[in-house]
Amino acid sequence: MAPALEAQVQEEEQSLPQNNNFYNSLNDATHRSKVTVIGSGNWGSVASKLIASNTLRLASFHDEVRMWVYEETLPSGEKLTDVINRTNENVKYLPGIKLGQNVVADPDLENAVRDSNMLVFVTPHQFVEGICKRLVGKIREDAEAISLVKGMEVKMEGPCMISTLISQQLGINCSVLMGANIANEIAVEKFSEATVGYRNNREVAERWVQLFYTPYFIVTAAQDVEGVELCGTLKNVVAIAAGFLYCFVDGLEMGNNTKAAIMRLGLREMKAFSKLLFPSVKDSTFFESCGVADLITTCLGGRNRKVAEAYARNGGKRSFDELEAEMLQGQKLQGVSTASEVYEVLSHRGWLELFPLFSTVHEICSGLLPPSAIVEYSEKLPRSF
Ligand SMILES: NC(=O)C1=CN([C@@H]2O[C@H](COP(=O)(O)OP(=O)(O)OC[C@H]3O[C@@H](n4cnc5c(N)ncnc54)[C@H](O)[C@@H]3O)[C@@H](O)[C@H]2O)C=CC1
Ligand SMILES: O=C(CO)COP(=O)(O)O
Repeated sequence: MAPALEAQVQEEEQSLPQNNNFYNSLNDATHRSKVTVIGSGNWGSVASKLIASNTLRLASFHDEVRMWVYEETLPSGEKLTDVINRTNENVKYLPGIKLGQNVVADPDLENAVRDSNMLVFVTPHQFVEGICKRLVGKIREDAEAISLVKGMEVKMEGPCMISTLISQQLGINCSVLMGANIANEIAVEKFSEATVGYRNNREVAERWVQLFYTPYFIVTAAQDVEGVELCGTLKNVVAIAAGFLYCFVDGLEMGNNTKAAIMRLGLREMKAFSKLLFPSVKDSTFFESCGVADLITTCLGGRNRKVAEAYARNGGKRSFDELEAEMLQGQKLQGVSTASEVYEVLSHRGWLELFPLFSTVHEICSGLLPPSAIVEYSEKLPRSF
């Protein structure tokens, strides 16, 4: 690690809370926290690795980390869970990376959460509600949750953030962790930052920071659950726009400045949408890792951007589902469904004209407009903004 970053890490480690009552009670072995990770995809596996390195190191956590696996049979005929437990690797979603011997894969959801008081949700967002329904009455009453899930649901009553869904369904508090976190980079311990968004209990936020923080994964807390979660959710829509645009950039005398323009305009819509939905969202949140940094990394190297670029390259003739299956092999995109969910909110509230980028993305994804419409959108930029 670069010396400047190393110094920053040391400084931040020293500033981590050490001596409050919350920690004192947890340092008693009888109050050790037990952690379950609900999800074992690409990021779920990396999150388990990060957590497992800390539960071994810190006395206030049980060493073992349970990782719930949505069971599947591999081409070899073996169950994914068995292979993870035998090799200590998630050979399908994170091949080549050891998770830590204290990670135990478990295909039984109820068993995986038994006795745990720290629940880490990290599945594609479309599966969270079904998982929560199965967990009702099965978790500890004093459990705390954190969501690493980027996405939202739209209900009859309006938009519902995933952390709210978890809180409402399970009757527990739910924080969030979002950031510029391309999982494969963190898996090989490349330096990254993340933001924990919390509602009002700073001690709980610090506990989550402690669980995830490593010298190569710097976590800071922000008291703005909705702001942090909306950043992580909405940047996926901008990444789809970036993918469409990048497909045309080279042939059309557009360059890096054009790529940057789409990110800037996306950020503006992210901020405007977040504040319209939740006036409490703070400006400062957009400058945390969960904001501008996640937007940049996803537009540069994320799955949403890559698949959207392929969609545009194929002139919209191959569906997102087909490209997702071919390019991601079981991993899931969140941006296309999030664009649709955002569009539903915009139409319902009469806000479509306020969000031309978000609207155009959904109209392209749903086949109402060709991918080249993103270029026309970009050419109108000087007049629109
Ligand atoms: N991969 C990444 O770099 C990052 C992902 N995220 C977010 O984390 C969340 C989870 O993403 P990943 O761990 O990457 O997952 P992934 O994209 O690798 O998704 C595949 C996972 O979904 C599971 N699955 C498939 N069908 C299922 C079902 N019916 N019920 C439950 N699970 C099912 C699979 O078993 C697998 O574990 C997403 O919201 C994503 O946006 C956030 C930061 C980084
Ligand atoms: O959320 C991410 C990085 O923080 C990953 O984005 P993708 O799902 O587009 O790969």
